[in-house]
Amino acid sequence: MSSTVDDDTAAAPPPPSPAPGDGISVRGLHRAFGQVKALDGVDLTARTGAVTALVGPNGSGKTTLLLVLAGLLVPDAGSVRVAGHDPIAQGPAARARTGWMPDTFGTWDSLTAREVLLTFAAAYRLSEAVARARVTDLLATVHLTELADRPASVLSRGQKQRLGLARALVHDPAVLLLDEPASGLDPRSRVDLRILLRRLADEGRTVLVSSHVLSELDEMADDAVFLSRGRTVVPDAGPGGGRSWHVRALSVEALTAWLTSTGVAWRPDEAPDTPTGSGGVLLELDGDEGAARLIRDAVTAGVALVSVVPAAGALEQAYLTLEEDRR
Ligand SMILES: Nc1ncnc2c1ncn2[C@@H]1O[C@H](COP(=O)(O)OP(=O)(O)OP(=O)(O)O)[C@@H](O)[C@H]1O
Repeated sequence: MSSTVDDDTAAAPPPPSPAPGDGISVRGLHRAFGQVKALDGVDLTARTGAVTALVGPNGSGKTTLLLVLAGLLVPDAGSVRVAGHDPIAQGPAARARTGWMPDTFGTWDSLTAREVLLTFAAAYRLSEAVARARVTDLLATVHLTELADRPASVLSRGQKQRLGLARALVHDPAVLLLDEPASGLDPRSRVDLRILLRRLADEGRTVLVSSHVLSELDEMADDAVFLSRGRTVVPDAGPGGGRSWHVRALSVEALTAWLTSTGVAWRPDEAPDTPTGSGGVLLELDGDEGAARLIRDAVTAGVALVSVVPAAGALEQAYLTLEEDRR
């Protein structure tokens, strides 16, 4: 994903792609609210052209971090660069390149959805013609065309979220900061969101997205940053660096006897039994290759396996190691 600053030529189309260094870089970030150290040493890099998941339990500092990145909260200490700019010292330049979507988007209910977006476009100094075309496009992108000229007060929570996403995109930013963007969205809208964020990243934008819907983040994120008690942490990867898998066999006794005889550590699977009545265990396996090895060896040993499936997505597994740190 490397490129050079002076790649531009006269013939090149106008850039959706930001210049190098335009991602997000945070070092040693601290922010306290009274005695509460909301951010207590955050280091983070979010690459251009990638979707980075911001993951952490309630109260771990995600929203505080996003507010600092959006230039809406002054940190106590540390260095922050968003799209190459300090969001506080170079506020206007940073904000011009940053799209911010809060977890709840408050609208002016007397304005229509279109007018809300046009108001933000004017604040970003887009010309009226450019703004009108862009707003029409964005309303279509977030599937609000039919409601575009109705008062924003008639929008449902999920529709307001989608309007908030369009608002974040109105000035074609290089960096997107999205706080729980999927909350309140119906399943179809969640899929649309995932596809849209993927496209925005593929166009060369930096996308940082916090969410508790880890299965979705798993599918869309290229990188993940974990926060726990205001610090960036590297979650436990499980014994041996593997992840947990549900392994079921026709006879759980035969399965556990074989695993024990071969020295493989297993633990009882608390998940409810399958309708077939087959039983199972939880194992740490080294990815798909580890699973393939296990299946091959079990077949060779005559143990009748029924299924071998990951216990959860990689992000969910990592998140669960942080859960005890919830505050
Ligand atoms: N304005 C504030 N005044 C006092 N304390 C605050 C304020 N904002 C956040 N905090 C505290 O800072 C910590 C981090 O809060 P933050 O909202 O950043 O967490 P979060 O990871 O976004 O949580 P959630 O997943 O629940 O949205 C919490 O302990 C919270 O109570």
